[in-house]
Amino acid sequence: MNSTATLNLKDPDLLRQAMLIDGEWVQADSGQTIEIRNPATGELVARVPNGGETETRRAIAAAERAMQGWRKTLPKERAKVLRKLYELMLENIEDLAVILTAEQGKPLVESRGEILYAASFIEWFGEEAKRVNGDIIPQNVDGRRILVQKAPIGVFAAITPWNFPSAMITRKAGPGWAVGCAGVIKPASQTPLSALALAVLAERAGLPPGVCNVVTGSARAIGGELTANPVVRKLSFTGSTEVGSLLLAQCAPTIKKASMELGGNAPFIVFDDADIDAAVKGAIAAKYRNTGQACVAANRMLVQSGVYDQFAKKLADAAAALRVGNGMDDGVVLGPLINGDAVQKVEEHIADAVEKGARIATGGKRHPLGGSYFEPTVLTDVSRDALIFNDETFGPVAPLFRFETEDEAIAMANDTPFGLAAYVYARDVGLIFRVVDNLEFGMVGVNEGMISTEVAPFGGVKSSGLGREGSKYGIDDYLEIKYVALGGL
Ligand SMILES: NC(=O)C1=CN([C@@H]2O[C@H](COP(=O)(O)OP(=O)(O)OC[C@H]3O[C@@H](n4cnc5c(N)ncnc54)[C@H](O)[C@@H]3O)[C@@H](O)[C@H]2O)C=CC1
Ligand SMILES: O=C(O)[C@H](O)CS(=O)(=O)O
Repeated sequence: MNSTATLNLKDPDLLRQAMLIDGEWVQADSGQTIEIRNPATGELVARVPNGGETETRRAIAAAERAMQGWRKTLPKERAKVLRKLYELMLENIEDLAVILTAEQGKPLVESRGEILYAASFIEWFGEEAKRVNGDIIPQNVDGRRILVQKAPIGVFAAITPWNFPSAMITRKAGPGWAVGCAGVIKPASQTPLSALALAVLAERAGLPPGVCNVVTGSARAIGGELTANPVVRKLSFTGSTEVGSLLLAQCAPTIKKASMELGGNAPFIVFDDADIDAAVKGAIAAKYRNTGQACVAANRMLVQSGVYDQFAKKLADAAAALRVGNGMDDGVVLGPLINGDAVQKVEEHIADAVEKGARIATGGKRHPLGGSYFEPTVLTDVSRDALIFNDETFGPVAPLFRFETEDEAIAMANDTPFGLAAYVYARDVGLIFRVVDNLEFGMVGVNEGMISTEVAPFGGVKSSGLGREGSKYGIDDYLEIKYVALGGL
């Protein structure tokens, strides 16, 4: 077998080629492995175990055992462990970023940003651990006290995508561990190494064996056990709506609490009174971050006719200036797409839009570097009948659609089954609030192109999902309420 590429790590022990189950680093029962290759070069980075149902069952049992002790730990003790994990993530940020870029392809500067973002959820929920307060409710009967207690929901399962392979894990495991839950993490098959490196640091931080388990391998087999096993009381999934819907159905027989962070189709609306330079800057951030591979990525640019030509020209010039290359190289802004299928979907969207009358203002084809690199692309005069209006491109393509009136913009923006993120650039306060109030989305950026943060509730409506992650709201999904009617006093 090919040798693995040597990553330049200060601490090579962070690159783990094993699963973590019950505090032991193990191989798959079958001995089989999965190759992890760098999307920029195709080089073999690592091999991880091709685990399945039996390993997952052991991991769930380990989490159940570990939780008996972890849930009884004082909140401030759990907070100390999470604080230590946060500090270890920052101390090892360079190695964690190199591992992330090697398996996912995003530029190192974005990987560092993702590690900071991932660590912020550990910091945030370590603090929230100490504030899981209950209630005492005025009694309805003399001599009775009404108490409301909150307790950890039980063993959680986290199934995460390849596009943010570190932050999507801590956004789920952070609140779970904070309230005293133990869990089983199934990272995306393409990007397991960031999860395994996090698990190494979680051990070092003092998370007891069995509280953090990471199982790699067959998504269907692992997911099948995670959703069917009655010991698992909470499933948190981030990924496509198609898979999310399947997992929800698989959870139904055991009535699991489920949070779903699913697909998006974000409108990026630019009104005539917008600051156009700010709108272009925001569009570049909202569209091309992670080479467009983000569920909150702007997928449709809706531009009012008065500023359409000016915005189109400035956006095309700014997009054309984005440097494409290997994420390990300084100055690179756009890394490769995750694989060939992703490139094919981008090409299909562009070809279909052009066939229906769109013009290519910049880009439009595979980058000369070859592989899964693609040129930053801006399309103008795109028809609402184009595939790209309805489907999430998940690539570096900005399609511009023209509108005349405020009502038309709102109707176009809402004309999608999805409702995750939306963006509005305007200066008239009355217009801004009328549009925000009428947008059917879970999150709205106003004159902001980057809105994801640990302090705010992240999540969508309609086919974009269920529940919220991060913020003071994100911890509720890992808690159960117990009402106590205390009589005989
Ligand atoms: N709402 C959000 O925050 C996010 C949504 N997404 C969405 O996910 C898609 C791209 O990410 P992908 O990883 O390709 O999504 P995906 O849905 O194919 O995979 C997500 C995770 O589910 C696992 N999975 C796939 N099939 C499964 C099955 N049958 N049983 C159990 N697990 C299974 C994968 O291994 C991965 O770990 C896009 O649609 C994007 O919009 C991605 C990231 C964030
Ligand atoms: O958008 C996504 O795919 C993830 O949720 C990443 S982020 O927007 O939370 O940074």
